Amino acid sequence: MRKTKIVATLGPSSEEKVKELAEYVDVFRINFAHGDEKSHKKYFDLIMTYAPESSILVDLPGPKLRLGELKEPIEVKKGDKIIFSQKDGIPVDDELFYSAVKENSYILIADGTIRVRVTSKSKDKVEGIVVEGGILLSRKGINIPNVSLKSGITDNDLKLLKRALDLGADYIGLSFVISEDDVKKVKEFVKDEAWIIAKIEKSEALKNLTNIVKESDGIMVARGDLGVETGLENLPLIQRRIVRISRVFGKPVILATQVLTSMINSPIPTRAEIIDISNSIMQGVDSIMLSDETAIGNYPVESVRTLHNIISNVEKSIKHGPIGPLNSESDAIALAAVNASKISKADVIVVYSRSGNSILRVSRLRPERNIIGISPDPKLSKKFKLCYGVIPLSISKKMESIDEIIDVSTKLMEKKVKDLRFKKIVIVGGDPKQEAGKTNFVIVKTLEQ
Ligand SMILES: Nc1ncnc2c1ncn2[C@@H]1O[C@H](COP(=O)(O)OP(=O)(O)O)[C@@H](O)[C@H]1O
Ligand SMILES: C=C(OP(=O)(O)O)C(=O)O
Repeated sequence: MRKTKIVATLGPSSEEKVKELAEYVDVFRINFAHGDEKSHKKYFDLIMTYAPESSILVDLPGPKLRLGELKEPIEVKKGDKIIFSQKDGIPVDDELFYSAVKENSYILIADGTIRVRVTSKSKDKVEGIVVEGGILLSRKGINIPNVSLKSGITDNDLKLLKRALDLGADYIGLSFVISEDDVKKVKEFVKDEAWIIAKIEKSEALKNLTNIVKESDGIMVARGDLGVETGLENLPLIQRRIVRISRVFGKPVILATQVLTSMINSPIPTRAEIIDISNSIMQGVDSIMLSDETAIGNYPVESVRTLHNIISNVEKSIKHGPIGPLNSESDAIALAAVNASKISKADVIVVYSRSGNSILRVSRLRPERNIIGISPDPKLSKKFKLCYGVIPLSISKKMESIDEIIDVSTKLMEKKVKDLRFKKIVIVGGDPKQEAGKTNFVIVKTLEQ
């Protein structure tokens, strides 16, 4: 079974296709920078109805400047004169925009694909000339190079965060995180209800990367804004560093943005896209995310199917080495489980975990076998949809002893799991009689057929 997971953004072009997408999608993403209370609820209902096994990532907008609502898309061409104004132009409803731009500064729209040079400005109007054209859509993002955003979570984010938790989000994507404090503040509010995914898209975040990774439950390589912020030519090495540090700390890492951009308008991807995806898989990302491709593209189902096919094919031939440091007894047992699964030719690694730590610890080693992640907490169980190789399975009863874990796991694996049948399994986990979070037993079992 495919081990690198697929995240797909739900939007106007996919809202009617959740059932078809669900065949390939592990995690649906709803970007709360768009839509309203009614459409957010509608998207949750659609996912819960047509893709009940998927989990849901809600992205909070953060302090990003964006265009306002446009009645219809506006095409702008190189050399066109353009006016930004709430009253009589392209709307931008943020004072920072009007105060921050200067004559001759550049305004970048939609992750820098559209560029405007400013020719004049006043306190509520900015005029410019289009340098790089494109199609303006409602609420597309705006970057102004060298202008810092306010940092941290905004009042609007807090309102949207509450809505996301009420609706049952499994993960919260935090935009424009700068330091671990941004994550801590939101954690106080979210508690254990959802995992916090820090989106790395600011240069400042790269300076505090290790601390952000330690504090977060997961990381997103948000290549859109990150590319504008750091310079596109720096992205390859920055991506590699973010993925490596996330893996070192065993935090799931999502690769995002311009993954299959050509498939917004074409049913076939480019060679370069296929190779970029393959390289990311080889770096060991947990998940790959589609944005415009599924939200507003013309081929949402083809895009997820293409991503599924590329991943499935590449995974046949690559082997990941474990990543260090491996310096605890828990790491030793997790590695023993992975080695045992290889040497004994077991079909699968079954991990029982109360806190989830053992599941993350085994997933971090990127074993060749799939991991059946068993947890007695259904809400926690869903979160592992994002993690490399993990097939989450929730059980209703907390295990009391290692013997009970072995017995229950064996019985569960003697039946079919997601159409898979197993002959031999490795069982690994933590002793329920000791504190949660440790990995301290491993056993190989041959199953009765
Ligand atoms: N919930 C939604 N409602 C309407 N349009 C959406 C929604 N989510 C995404 N989109 C559209 O899909 C595009 C790509 O989605 P995404 O990458 O999440 O957004 P952005 O890059 O604007 O932060 C958005 O710019 C927007 O045009
Ligand atoms: C994922 C990104 O953020 P957004 O939510 O703006 O799509 C990005 O910038 O790459």
